[in-house]
Amino acid sequence: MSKHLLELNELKTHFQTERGRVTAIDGISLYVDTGEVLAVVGESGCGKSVTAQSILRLFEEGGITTYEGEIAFEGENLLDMSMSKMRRIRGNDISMIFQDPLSSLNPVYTIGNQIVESLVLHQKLSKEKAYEKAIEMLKLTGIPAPEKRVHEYPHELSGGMRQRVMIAMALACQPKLLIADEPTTALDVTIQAQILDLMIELKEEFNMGVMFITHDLGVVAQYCTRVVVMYLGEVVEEAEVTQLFSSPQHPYTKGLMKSIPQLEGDRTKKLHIVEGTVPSLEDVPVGCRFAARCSYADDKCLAERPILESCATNQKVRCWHYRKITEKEGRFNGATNA
Ligand SMILES: Nc1ncnc2c1ncn2[C@@H]1O[C@H](COP(=O)(O)OP(=O)(O)OP(=O)(O)O)[C@@H](O)[C@H]1O
Repeated sequence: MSKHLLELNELKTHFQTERGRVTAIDGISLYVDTGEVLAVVGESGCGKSVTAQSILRLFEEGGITTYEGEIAFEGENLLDMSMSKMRRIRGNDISMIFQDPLSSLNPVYTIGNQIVESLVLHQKLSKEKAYEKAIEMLKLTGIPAPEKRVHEYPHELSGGMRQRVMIAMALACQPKLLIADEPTTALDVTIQAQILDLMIELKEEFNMGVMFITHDLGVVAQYCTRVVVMYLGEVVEEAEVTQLFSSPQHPYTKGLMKSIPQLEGDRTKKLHIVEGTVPSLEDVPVGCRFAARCSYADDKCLAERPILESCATNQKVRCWHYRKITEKEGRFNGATNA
């Protein structure tokens, strides 16, 4: 039995499309422990959201979407669970917050009603008790005058307040795992920091595990414990956050790190960019998926898919030549203006 709160083992998610079957998630293994914040990073389209939604089995199943592998939550494989049991897990044991709260909140119900509905459904509270709890949750997420706000509709709130409501809803049933899919991307920077601080504070209070999907490596450095780097449906590197920033091993991770703006050094030089784009799911390379964008790629990289191997304690990398590359490039010095 898994000792982790959540453990994905070789998870695959296939979609049947008009142009045939594509594999958006191709053998992902990762874990989240209680009390930690796992960051999942990678460029747009690499499969972060599909991973998150697969955990909750949010895709329509039967022919259109098929899963393989294992999603162990507290040791039970969610892929073997009946849909009715899965519905009880969603919102109750595992909650999710999305980027755009407006598309997740129902515009015709007050925010109070929406939190109450989830509490009545999952926690079997009476309506009266659920209202009290809804107000308590809104207060906990820093919403001023919660007794008044509880009667308001989503469009009456600012973006930051709506995201606080989403957090209140997500945490009302005290889940063990929170999946946050770019929860602050749509907010301005000061509000982003408030929401992230709030999430971390509540993680401590409720003793949850958090899976945090983000593009923002600054956020990873500040708020996360471990990190998984994804590229075209697979994990290319996994490490503790401090390791990833001091000693990234995969050429893709190194590229991401170098593209973080630095205040020191010559600021007139151009910022590093990872040249090229992520290949399409209909055209997945047989060998290393990053090879077309990697200056170190050779025939082996084009022909054979690298395995995810351990390169240090708590660090794994999927690259045939990581040792050679790191030796050649020397110690990583953070973002350069290369
Ligand atoms: N229902 C679906 N049917 C077919 N393909 C899909 C479906 N949902 C997602 N995909 C494809 O799966 C791949 C991964 O998408 P995903 O949304 O997980 O990327 P992401 O890393 O979250 O990107 P972003 O940061 O832009 O949200 C993309 O190529 C996307 O087009």
